[in-house]
Amino acid sequence: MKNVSELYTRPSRPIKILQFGEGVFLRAFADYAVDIANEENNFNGNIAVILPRSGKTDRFAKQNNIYTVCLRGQQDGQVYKENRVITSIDSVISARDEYDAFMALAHEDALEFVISNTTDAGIAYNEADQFSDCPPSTFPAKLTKFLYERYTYYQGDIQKGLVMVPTELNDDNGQLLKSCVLQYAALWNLDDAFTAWLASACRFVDTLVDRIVAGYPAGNIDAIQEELGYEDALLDQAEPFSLWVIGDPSLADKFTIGSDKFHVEFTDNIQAFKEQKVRILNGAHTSMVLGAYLSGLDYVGQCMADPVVRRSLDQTVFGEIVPTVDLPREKAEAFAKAVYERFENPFVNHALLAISLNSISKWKGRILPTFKDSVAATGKLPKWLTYSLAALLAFYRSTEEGDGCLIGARAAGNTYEIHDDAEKLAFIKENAAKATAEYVRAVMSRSDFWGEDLTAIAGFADAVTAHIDRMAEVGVKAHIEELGRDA
Ligand SMILES: NC(=O)c1ccc[n+]([C@@H]2O[C@H](COP(=O)([O-])OP(=O)(O)OC[C@H]3O[C@@H](n4cnc5c(N)ncnc54)[C@H](O)[C@@H]3O)[C@@H](O)[C@H]2O)c1
Ligand SMILES: O=P(O)(O)OC[C@@H](O)[C@@H](O)[C@H](O)[C@H](O)CO
Repeated sequence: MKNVSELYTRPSRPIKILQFGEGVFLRAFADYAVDIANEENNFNGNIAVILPRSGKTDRFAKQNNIYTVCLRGQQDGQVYKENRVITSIDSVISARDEYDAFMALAHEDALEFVISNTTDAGIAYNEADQFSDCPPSTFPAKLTKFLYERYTYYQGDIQKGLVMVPTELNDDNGQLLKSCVLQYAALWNLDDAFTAWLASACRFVDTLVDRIVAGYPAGNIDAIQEELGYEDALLDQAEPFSLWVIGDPSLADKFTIGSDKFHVEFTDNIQAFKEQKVRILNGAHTSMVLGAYLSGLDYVGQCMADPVVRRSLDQTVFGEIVPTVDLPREKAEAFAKAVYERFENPFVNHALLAISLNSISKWKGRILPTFKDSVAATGKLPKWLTYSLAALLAFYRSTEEGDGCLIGARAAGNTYEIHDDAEKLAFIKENAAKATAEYVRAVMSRSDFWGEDLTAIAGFADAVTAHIDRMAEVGVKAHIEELGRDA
């Protein structure tokens, strides 16, 4: 069978977008949108992708940066299938191994936008980063060096500023990225004229993204390749639903990437979209997947079909999350029901382990605000959201180290990888063998993990400890079952 790159060619276009991150999400979301815009909206711009961390570019080079996005799901009651070969990625460059090529992109005349997705942990500031590092460690530090190179090369030309359009799910992602860049500019004593150029020539826009991307369909790749008639090692599977909310209406004329196939909303009220999506959709994921995985399930679709896990999700979403969302109840419930249909998508297997990546920052960003609103409104700990932290701490509890991760073990018999920031995993490992109450208190009291000391919330640490003990005693599934019964 031929490779996709033997059947399709990549048109040459000016590089208009620099993209930090080569992950499955950006490739099935932003790059898919740009590809359509090139075809339908005369966007006329290609993308240069930067690997923000270690990693190899070979798998992209082997395919001339060409790959397929396969959308599968239900739309308007019908089965929807779309295969799009993406030919808009000009180059894939490792910031670490090809630093000079990365910096040379700052001289590209047509460059206008910087897109990123480096996970919720990626927009970070590390004061150990030096200007002389090539490259410095974090994504914002790399971006600062890139912007400085462009500012210097074009001698502060106001026309050569860039628009930063980050897609990480952090609150106010654009403003967060801007504050990190300004911190680096101050740390490195970069000239005031550069900071003035950042303010006048560049823009940092807040955005919110929504599309479930499962990535490479390892389980049924043979059938898909058979259907397509070619091989594709970069194939990326996702749902048809798409929404990119961009918090700057004035960008609509410049960033022309919306179409019937890809929905873009320019607004100056991003918060309403954000709270609903992050609390309900991402909150449902983060509260459900770790316990469901420990109870023996592997995919979101299986959770939806399992009566015990499904009941727990119903009670979590409709009983504890929806009441905290600042929207009329019917609207929030309608959104939650639509999310359920997306979770039930029979064509896309969304792996629980894929969602488990960096769960500590996810729990902090996607559950803790809901948890606190619920405590404030009801005067008691919400049962399921409390349990969700216990499930997280049980899932993470391991003293065994793997390659850049910890290794957990499931009652079902297999081991699994636990991925999070290295310092968080090191702390977990150090404390995992302690008695449950001690382990729980040690982790929950780390304000730098959660933004506050969670043991200061009355009764919370004891309740989490009790959940973990009960899971160990009767099994995770039986514990979810009994919790659901005494609703
Ligand atoms: N997959 C989805 O359904 C989906 C949907 C919406 C949003 N997202 C967002 O996309 C992010 C990435 O998800 P994905 O599915 O593409 O995963 P992925 O593992 O395929 O890609 C992760 C990307 O983030 C980079 N990265 C990870 N940690 C980093 C760090 N500390 N600093 C810099 N770069 C870092 C990796 O190099 C890689 O480019 C998620 O955190 C989420 O915010 C994903
Ligand atoms: O992508 P992550 O790892 O940040 O979070 C996992 C999921 O909750 C997330 O990918 C959702 O599927 C997505 O946010 C839907 O738009």
